[in-house]
Amino acid sequence: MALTDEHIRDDEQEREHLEATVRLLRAELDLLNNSIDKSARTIKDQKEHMWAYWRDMDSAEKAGFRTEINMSVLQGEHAVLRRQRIERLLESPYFGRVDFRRVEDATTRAYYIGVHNLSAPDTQDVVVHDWRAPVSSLYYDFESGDASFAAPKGIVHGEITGKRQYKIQGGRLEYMFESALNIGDDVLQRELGRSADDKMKNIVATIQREQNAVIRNETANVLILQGVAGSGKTSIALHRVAFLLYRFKDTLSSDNVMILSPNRVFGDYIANVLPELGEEQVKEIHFDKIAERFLAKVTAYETFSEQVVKLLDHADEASAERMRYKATPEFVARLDAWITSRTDEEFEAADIELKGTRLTAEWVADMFHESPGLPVFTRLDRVANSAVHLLKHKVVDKGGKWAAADTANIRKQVGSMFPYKDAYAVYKAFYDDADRKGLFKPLGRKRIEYADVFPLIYTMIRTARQDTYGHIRHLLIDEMQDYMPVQYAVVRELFSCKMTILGDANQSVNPFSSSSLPTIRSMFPEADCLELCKSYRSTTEITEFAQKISRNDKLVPIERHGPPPQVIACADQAAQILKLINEHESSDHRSLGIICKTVDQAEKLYGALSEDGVELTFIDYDSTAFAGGIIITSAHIAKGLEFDEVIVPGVDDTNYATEMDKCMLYIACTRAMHHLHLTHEGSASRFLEFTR
Ligand SMILES: Nc1ncnc2c1ncn2[C@@H]1O[C@H](COP(=O)(O)OP(=O)(O)OP(=O)(O)O)[C@@H](O)[C@H]1O
Repeated sequence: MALTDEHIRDDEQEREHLEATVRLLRAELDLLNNSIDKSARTIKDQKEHMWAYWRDMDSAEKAGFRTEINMSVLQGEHAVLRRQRIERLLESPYFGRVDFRRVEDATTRAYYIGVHNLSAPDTQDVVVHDWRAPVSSLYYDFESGDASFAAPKGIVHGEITGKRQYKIQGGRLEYMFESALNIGDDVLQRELGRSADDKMKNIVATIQREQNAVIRNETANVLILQGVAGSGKTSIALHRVAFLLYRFKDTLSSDNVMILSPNRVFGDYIANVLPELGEEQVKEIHFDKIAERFLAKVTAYETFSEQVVKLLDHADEASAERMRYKATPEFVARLDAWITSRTDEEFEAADIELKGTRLTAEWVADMFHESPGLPVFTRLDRVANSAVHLLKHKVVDKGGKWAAADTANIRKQVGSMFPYKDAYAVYKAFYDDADRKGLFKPLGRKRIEYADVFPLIYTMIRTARQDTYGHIRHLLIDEMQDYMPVQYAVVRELFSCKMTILGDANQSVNPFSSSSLPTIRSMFPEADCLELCKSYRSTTEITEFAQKISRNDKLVPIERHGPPPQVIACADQAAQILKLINEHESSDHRSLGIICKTVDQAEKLYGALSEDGVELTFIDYDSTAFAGGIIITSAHIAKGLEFDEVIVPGVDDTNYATEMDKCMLYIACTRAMHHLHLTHEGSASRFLEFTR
């Protein structure tokens, strides 16, 4: 397109604006550097002074000095944080601009939008608006024409007269687009076409309208986000955390937010997003950690990954039946009712006697019934504590002695009023009922199946008071489909805070115990439910291929084209994979994921490829970090991750035959952004019939 004078003038103005903004940022950076140097000097001087006069100071003076030093440290830290933000802005001061004419006063202003706020030091005018500021929602929510945003003082109405997107790197304008339409199109296409990093990247410049609605939802106490593979669920949830930290900065800090994520590798993969958005990383927890906290001293247990491995090996019908039974909301209700009824029906108050003193059964019953809201073992503890207290006084008053054994004796007497000694016994007895016979089957001596881990933890919580995560005010739960209703019941007991729960019903790794969207909703009846249907990660060709393996009618693929996935029949699979690796290495792509069905298969292939001199990283369940380059792992572990190019080896019919195998195949294929290859030696899997 030929450039008109207006285009050239416009271009020049934009460059001047960028230069002016960069000058402002440099000046701010100088000020901050000076201020940080000054803080460091002040702290050093203060410390030297304090030590020089330490002996002469009284305690009030010492405390005063300490407070002063702490203040200086805080000021310094604040300036360091601000410097990080300015450095980030210097790299790319803004990515968007909206020209907005307010109805109120008919003035038109250009609002530049970036990752942080920047104000002019002399006028305090905002030069760059934080993407989370109210006015910035104009950029994400509207095309040109009538528009409005919710300012603190009320809704501001007006008209968008122009909208631009910029790609600025190293402080230099790389390209700029006029975008009357929603942020789609050119910049989004370029962003999606980029190579995958070893860390998830922020998508602040190209957040789509339906994604913005999820990020900026302030009202939901529980927000359930169902999103198809590659729809940006995880990215959006992290941007939502950044938004909430900004919006509620007076009451919410990164210490109050926690992510319940599937594994450590995934945690490492997403670790950069919040810092890139100028927020501190938030704490992470896994269900395995919760299990360890509760069960370490109670029983050995199978982990989730061990269960997946076992099922992939072969799913025996009896254990599948046990899993299915424990994977429904009705099971939680039954267990719950049973725990309550045990307390009501089986507690029998009796006299407590020791060294000629006595407390009557009536006293015991009154004491026990005084706190009906508490769990049974906590109530028994209270009875025992009060009994010890009273009887000890009586004995001592009569001139007798009280020993630790006497306390233990009383605890034993109180304990015997309830037929179960602990939560494990309560849980085990649940299966004595004729309807449930055979549904509890420990794996050898005191090692329970994974399907019993959270029911047992739930029983522990419902029968004895436990420490909760009271300081957490927002919990993010990823991969919601992999958790059973009883796990949600545990989460509800441990976290009484707002939640964002996200996942994809199509990507379950254990079909016997995964939760559908209606099931999760039934556990959180108060939740707002939002859905993301557009899939951004993969080319249209890859998405359509994956759709043929496991269809989701709601999925809308993004229009971005690349080579069609290849299903390669080969005589020597290892040689074929080596060939694909060589081609990858001479391409522009940076990351390659070799995704096998199981960890065992991945480990074997890793051994073979390493012997052939390929440099690659094997990731198993114990891995904690995600690396760039060539990765080899299993579909279960690769969940949530993405690669420029993916190879799925062993797509033979013998290897991918069950419903569970189909889930794994779907997950593996949807990890690919640009290229996908599948290899097999025997006849291809039944799930790939459509390719024949
Ligand atoms: N608005 C957007 N702009 C640019 N990239 C986007 C956008 N939305 C999503 N993406 C990209 O799509 C890919 C998938 O995002 P993400 O991993 O958050 O999706 P997901 O729904 O959690 O995926 P899955 O469930 O398949 O693991 C990422 O590369 C992300 O950067």
